[in-house]
Amino acid sequence: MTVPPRPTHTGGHVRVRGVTKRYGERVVLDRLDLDLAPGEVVAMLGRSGTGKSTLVRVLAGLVRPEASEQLERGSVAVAFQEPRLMPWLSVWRNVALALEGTAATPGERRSAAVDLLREVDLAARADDWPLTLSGGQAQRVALARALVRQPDLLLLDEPFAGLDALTRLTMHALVRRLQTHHRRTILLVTHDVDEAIALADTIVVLDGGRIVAAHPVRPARPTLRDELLAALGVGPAGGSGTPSPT
Ligand SMILES: Nc1ncnc2c1ncn2[C@@H]1O[C@H](COP(=O)(O)OP(=O)(O)OP(=O)(O)O)[C@@H](O)[C@H]1O
Repeated sequence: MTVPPRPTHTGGHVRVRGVTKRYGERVVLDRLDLDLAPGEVVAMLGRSGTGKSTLVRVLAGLVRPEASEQLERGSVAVAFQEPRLMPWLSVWRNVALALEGTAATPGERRSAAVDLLREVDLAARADDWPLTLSGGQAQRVALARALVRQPDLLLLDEPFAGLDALTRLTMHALVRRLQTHHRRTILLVTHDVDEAIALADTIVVLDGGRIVAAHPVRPARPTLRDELLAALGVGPAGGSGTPSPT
């Protein structure tokens, strides 16, 4: 039986049971179960092609699974690897666009957008065009746009993968800061084990269409990184910490 994602307010609780998604003969998600508690940050690791983006698309309502026993996740916003800003709209209008269809007046939309831009340190760029922004700045606008509607669930699909290492660290600090203020439930897809450890409360590993491991990040354990690398089949021998996509 397939149950479409419920748009009801769940208070940030996410409950996924028995989700199956196939592309042709290929079973990408195989009766997958996943839970996120309100305000929890869950990072999802998994080798390339294991279905992480497919799960994000299912949770976002962009892809319909063949089967699901339960799929409860309230309102959703997504930020992808590419910021996907509208080049013909100013920065603040890009953020305000997420408020289309809400009861907010044009004035309220503008002020909510500028408030969020202030939080990502881009209030001074509110009237600029997206094409004048750096990659990191554009991704900060995408984060502001994702947060402006205060979604129950924020899906981040490798949002920092295209950024240089220093900008990525700045983005991690920003996400932590935003999270102390907004306290959303977040599912973060990443290839970067260190990013997962830096940002998540819980790290899950997707393999064979299912969640095969769930590691709490706290209390901190020196062995966690090696455990994750082993779960990804990379081996605990150190290395870059980031399994190369195959
Ligand atoms: N629209 C589609 N049509 C057919 N096959 C698809 C489609 N989207 C994804 N797939 C297949 O589903 C599998 C999972 O893809 P998905 O993008 O979810 O993996 P991923 O874990 O996010 O990979 P990566 O880490 O490389 O981004 C892959 O084998 C992919 O080829």
